Amino acid sequence: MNPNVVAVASDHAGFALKTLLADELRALGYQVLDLGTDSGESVDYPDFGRALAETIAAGRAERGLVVCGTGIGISIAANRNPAVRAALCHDTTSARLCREHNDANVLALGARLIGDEVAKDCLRVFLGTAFAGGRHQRRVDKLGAAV
Ligand SMILES: O=C(CO)[C@H](O)[C@H](O)[C@H](O)COP(=O)(O)O
Repeated sequence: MNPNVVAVASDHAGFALKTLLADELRALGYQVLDLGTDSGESVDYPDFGRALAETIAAGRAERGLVVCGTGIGISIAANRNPAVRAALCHDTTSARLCREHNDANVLALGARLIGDEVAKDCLRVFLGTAFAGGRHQRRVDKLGAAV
């Protein structure tokens, strides 16, 4: 799996922020796999959360970003796939801790709730923080077993 590839997906409410963050990812040197949506025309977030999750499960990207209006619906959709640990974040502390403690592999953001600069900071922190392991590994393993 190429750790340099980040898959991104959104519904219409997240389209503008996803586009901004995809540009930010490219500027940071990441390869972006954009799974849509491709405009502000109304679509359904479960379709895009599922597509992102299937991309992670298939190993086409190690990490992902999902965006809808609140980040709630699309993170619920992505988390239905056991390969995904999607974390809805509104601040950089959550973005750091979801990596250190939960080994989150998908960042979820709510475009109608978060400012562009905070969103960019969350993304940078999410991608730049390693899983702490140790006691957290046991708990993450239990997440994988709890189906
Ligand atoms: O899934 C959501 C809420 O959990 C997202 O915020 C959606 O983007 C939102 O529901 C879309 O709403 P709209 O009125 O159809 O634009």
